[in-house]
Amino acid sequence: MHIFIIGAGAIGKALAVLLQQAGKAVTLLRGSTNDVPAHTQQLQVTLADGQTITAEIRTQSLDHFTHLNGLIVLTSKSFGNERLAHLLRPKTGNAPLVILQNGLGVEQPFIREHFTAVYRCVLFVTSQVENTIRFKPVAPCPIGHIDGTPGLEDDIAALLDTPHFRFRGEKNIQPVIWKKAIINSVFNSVCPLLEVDNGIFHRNAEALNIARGIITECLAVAALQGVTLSPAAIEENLLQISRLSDGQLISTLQDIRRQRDTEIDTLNIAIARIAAEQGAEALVKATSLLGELTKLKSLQARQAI
Ligand SMILES: NC(=O)C1=CN([C@@H]2O[C@H](COP(=O)(O)OP(=O)(O)OC[C@H]3O[C@@H](n4cnc5c(N)ncnc54)[C@H](OP(=O)(O)O)[C@@H]3O)[C@@H](O)[C@H]2O)C=CC1
Ligand SMILES: CC(C)(CO)C(=O)C(=O)O
Repeated sequence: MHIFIIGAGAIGKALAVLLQQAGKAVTLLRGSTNDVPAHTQQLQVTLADGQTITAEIRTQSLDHFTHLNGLIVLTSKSFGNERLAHLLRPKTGNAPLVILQNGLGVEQPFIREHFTAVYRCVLFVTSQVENTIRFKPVAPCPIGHIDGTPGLEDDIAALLDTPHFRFRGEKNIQPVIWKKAIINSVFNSVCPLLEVDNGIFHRNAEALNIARGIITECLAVAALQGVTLSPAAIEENLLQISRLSDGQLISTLQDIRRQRDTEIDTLNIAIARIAAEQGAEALVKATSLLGELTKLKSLQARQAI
């Protein structure tokens, strides 16, 4: 099955290179811009051990296609989802869609547009575009069913799985989505506000204490949604990511520095919204404040305030 990756960023490029190296048929599609003619770009992924993998990746903008027959993999930033769902729906037919993005509720635009099979993947990797694409896996990335045709998670995971970018089917994806959203609510607010790299939580006890406070708040909201998670497991995963991505900057900080929109609306702000809908806004005061400050910092960088 052909794999169409939409979103030629840090994750999309790394995935395209590693899939092609494993002999899979891949096209990288630009979704946020039109009129990019079909061309081949040489991309290089550098792994943690210094090994580099180079591949010639076929790239084109989405508007050149009337029909996408294959697996659709979304690796764009989630704030473009509303527009992309609308643009993609007439082109995708019954093709399954798997969303490789952080955040809560990012699948909603695709459910509203009645995509035939909607799956989500929770990313436990880090990837950063410099001269080369610096890619580090943390753990195999679970893929689970969200809406439409069920039971495809193992097939999708097998199609995407390669030795360096691992995927696995997951029957119960919601707790994993919440776990990662809570971890991101820590990284994507604290690191940009302190202007510091992801390693801060394993290096600094006070920063870890702030993380613990956010985890406790967010877990209370998850519990209201029927999702029960262990605070110790989340803290352990947060520290594992912090150690493995020491020196790397979280996407929200990179986005702020590049004067781009951020995904904070689907993290702290989404959790605060869910709490408010349950009349429980008092549970998430710190999470909400950190989210609002991050949003203001992003607006300030773009000189919008
Ligand atoms: N990088 C990482 O280490 C990790 C990233 N993630 C998540 O993976 C997803 C992809 O992240 P990443 O690859 O880092 O993102 P990038 O910032 O590298 O951008 C990915 C793509 O998003 C699209 N995009 C960017 N700005 C806009 C905009 N204003 N409007 C519409 N589309 C836009 C572009 O797509 P196009 O090429 O189609 O024009 C771009 O290539 C995100 O949800 C992120 O949170 C999760 C874990 C780790
Ligand atoms: C928390 C982290 C680093 C884990 O992969 C991430 O999700 C990101 O860079 O956006």
